[in-house]
Amino acid sequence: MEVRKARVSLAGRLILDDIEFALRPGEFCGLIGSNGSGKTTLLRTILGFVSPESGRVMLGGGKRAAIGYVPQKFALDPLMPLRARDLVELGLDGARFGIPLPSRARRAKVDAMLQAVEADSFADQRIGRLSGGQQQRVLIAHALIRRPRLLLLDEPLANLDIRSVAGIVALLRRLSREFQTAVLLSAHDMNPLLSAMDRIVYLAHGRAATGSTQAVVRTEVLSRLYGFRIDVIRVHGRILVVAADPAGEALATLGGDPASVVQIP
Ligand SMILES: Nc1ncnc2c1ncn2[C@@H]1O[C@H](COP(=O)(O)OP(=O)(O)OP(=O)(O)O)[C@@H](O)[C@H]1O
Repeated sequence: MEVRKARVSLAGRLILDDIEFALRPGEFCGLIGSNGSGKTTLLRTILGFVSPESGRVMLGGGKRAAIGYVPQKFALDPLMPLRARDLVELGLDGARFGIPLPSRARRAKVDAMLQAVEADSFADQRIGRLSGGQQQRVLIAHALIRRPRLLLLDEPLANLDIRSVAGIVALLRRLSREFQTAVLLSAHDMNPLLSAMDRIVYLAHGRAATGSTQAVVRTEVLSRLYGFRIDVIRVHGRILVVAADPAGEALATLGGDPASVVQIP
């Protein structure tokens, strides 16, 4: 997948400009940015729900059907009579028309996918009754069952406890390699992804800095991206991105919210 010089406006407002990066099969990429930085808009552009006003998104094989998508968290009603395995099976049908697979073959595919995401022990429970981490596993299985070449996930780690976060990141890291699926995962905190990311796309001010974490998450690079002085501080294996002068005028251009550029554990 390749995003080339994409420029995206919504309702006449420029949201993303000059975004450029590529993902190869099996690569794990973090799409990092504070709230409102345009992560969802970029994912929706890749999916084809939003058209860039200039630039383009190129997909290997040219097929949007080859993209798996886990949307931002939505509430699943505990009373909804849908089991985890039913949701995974629904992923089989996607854009497929014509004669469905025989039921035994469907069942085998669903079982294999549930196993791959380690969800077999709760496969027959209602989806709305599962924990956040378990639901994410099921949504990932739903998105991966047709073996897409690219998997997009919008803030899949939000509202999960630390152990579930680590489990989901490790799972996605493993599956991206096993299935040779490129993974693009959006998050406002890069820290849980540091050991997994091959590449980072860091969004701020509608622009992106991309490359390895080492190359991108540096004081000079992020200061240039934000347009004012940013300090990147590494402490206890974590990275904090801090506005050097939170009271500075430059922050007004970011929406005036110092918290939006400070990543606190
Ligand atoms: N349909 C729309 N029309 C106009 N502006 C929009 C629309 N959708 C989003 N925006 C604006 O675009 C900007 C980027 O939003 P987006 O949802 O892509 O950010 P995000 O990084 O995913 O943030 P969050 O983590 O809060 O969802 C925001 O300022 C938002 O208000």
